[in-house]
Formats: sequence, C-alpha cells, structure tokens
Amino acid sequence: MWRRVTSLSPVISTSKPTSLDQAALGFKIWRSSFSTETPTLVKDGPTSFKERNLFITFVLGGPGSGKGTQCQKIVETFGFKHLSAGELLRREIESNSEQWSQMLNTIKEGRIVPSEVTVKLIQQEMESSDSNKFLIDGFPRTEENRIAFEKFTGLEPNVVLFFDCPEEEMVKRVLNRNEGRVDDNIDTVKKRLKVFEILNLPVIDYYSKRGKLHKINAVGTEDEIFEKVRPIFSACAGK
Ligand SMILES: Nc1ncnc2c1ncn2[C@@H]1O[C@H](COP(=O)(O)OP(=O)(O)OP(=O)(O)O)[C@@H](O)[C@H]1O
Ligand SMILES: O=c1ccn([C@@H]2O[C@H](COP(=O)(O)O)[C@@H](O)[C@H]2O)c(=O)[nH]1
Ligand SMILES: [Mg+2]
Repeated sequence: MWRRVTSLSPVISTSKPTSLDQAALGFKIWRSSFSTETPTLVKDGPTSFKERNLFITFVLGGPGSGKGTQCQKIVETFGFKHLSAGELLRREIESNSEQWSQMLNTIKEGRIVPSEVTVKLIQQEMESSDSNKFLIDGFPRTEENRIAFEKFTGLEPNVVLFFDCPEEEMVKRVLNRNEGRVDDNIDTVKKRLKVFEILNLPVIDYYSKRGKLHKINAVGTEDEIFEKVRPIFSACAGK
C-alpha cells in the first residue's frame, strides 16, 4: 500500500546535532535539495515492517574494524540479509543517481550523507527482500540517522554489534584493503576516524544504555573474532 507523505526533510532540518557536529569538524554541510513542501511517495513501511516481525541487527565500528568481513560470516552461518549502508551509497553513485556527485564528494571527505537518502535506500532494500533477518552494516552513523530510521521505519534494532578496534589497526587494515575505494587513503581515513568518534560513539553509547550493545574486541584473526560473534546469534538461531 502506498501513501503520500512529506519527505524526511523536517527531521533533517530540525535535528541540529549532525549539522552542528559536522560544522564543528570543519565540514561544509550538504544542504538537501529535498524541500519540506515536496511530497514524496513512500511505501507504507512501518505497518508492513511490523507485520513481518523482523529481526534487526545494527553492525557498528570504526573504518576497517571488520564489520563487512564479520557480516559475511554471519550471513554464511545464520542466513541474514546483509545491507551495508556504505555499499548502498556506492551503488547509487555508480548508477549515476540524481545526487551522485554530492554523495561522492561526501564520501571522499569522510562526511555523512543526509539521513533521508540513506534511510530511503535501506528501507527500499528491506521492503524488496523476502528475508526477515537483517544485518544493517555501518548504520546508524549519527544520532540523527538513528532517530530518522526509527521514525520512518517504525523499527528498532534487536541487537547492536560494536567492533572495537584500536585506531592504528583500523588505519593499517583500511590502507591495505586494495578495493579501489575513494575513501581508503590516509587523509580521508583520519577524517572518518574523527567523524566516528564524534558522531558514532554517541549512538553506541545510546544502545549500551539500553542493554542492546554487544562490544566485541576486534583484534585477532577473522575466525577468532567470529567465535566471539557466534554465541550472540546462536542464542536466537539455535546453532
Ligand atoms: N580480523 C582481521 N584481521 C586482519 N585484517 C582484517 C580482519 N578483519 C578484516 N580484515 C581486513 O581489513 C580490511 C577492512 O575490513 P572490512 O572491510 O571488513 O572493515 P569495515 O569495518 O567494513 O570497514 P569500512 O567501514 O571501511 O567499510 C579488509 O581488507 C579485511 O579483509
Ligand atoms: O549510513 C552511512 C553509511 C556510510 N556513509 C558514507 O559512506 C562511507 C563509507 O561507509 P562504510 O560503512 O565505511 O562502507 C562513510 O565514510 C560515509 O561517508 C554515510 O554517509 N552514511
Ligand atoms: Mg565495510
């Protein structure tokens, strides 16, 4: 069922922390081209998601902490659908979508794309998937992202994973990654680490206070780390 609603812009323009925080970091702010007057057609997500009884896991951690690597293992073992927010944005850029150049610049500078863009992409993927178990990797990046997701999907995560990794190790992994990402260079990595500390740690803290956070020491081999992840899902999946 489709209904007419206003865009996500009111949430974006009235929630100040992200804009202020990004400005404090010395970044130019991406002013959204969505107008608060512009009605956007969105699927009636909240109702249909609630009916599906979804199991949502947010996967958080700094750049190169191993989120994508561990998600792959969780998918193989427990059959989740993996949605990487960064990957969805990179796909949008490659498909030359309307705002591709703004997205590319934002990612090159290690800044955060407006919630309305990211939430919409995640929501579309969830709606078109048959799965009822999602790993949402690299999202929410900010308190504003978190609030926008809750508001527009009506969902909250069941579990939040935080891969805790020393900065030095994260930098080493990112610079060795060799996947041709525009943000895998020392200058952007430094900015991403700063953005992680200022904008993402408060989200992690929020879920910790609500008893949803599983903090995992992300130093060790990929298999060693997965052995710390496994019991979190075994408990609900019976594996
Ligand atoms: N435990 C590990 N030890 C050593 N290298 C690892 C480990 N886990 C992942 N890596 C490697 O580090 C790099 C970054 O891992 P990955 O892409 O999973 O991180 P990420 O958290 O998804 O990063 P980003 O936020 O930048 O997408 C990859 O090249 C991956 O193969
Ligand atoms: O919710 C999100 C997720 C990502 N971004 C931007 O993409 C890059 C890369 O993300 P990875 O998770 O490391 O693949 C990130 O640095 C941000 O610039 C975003 O804006 N919002
Ligand atoms: Mg990743």
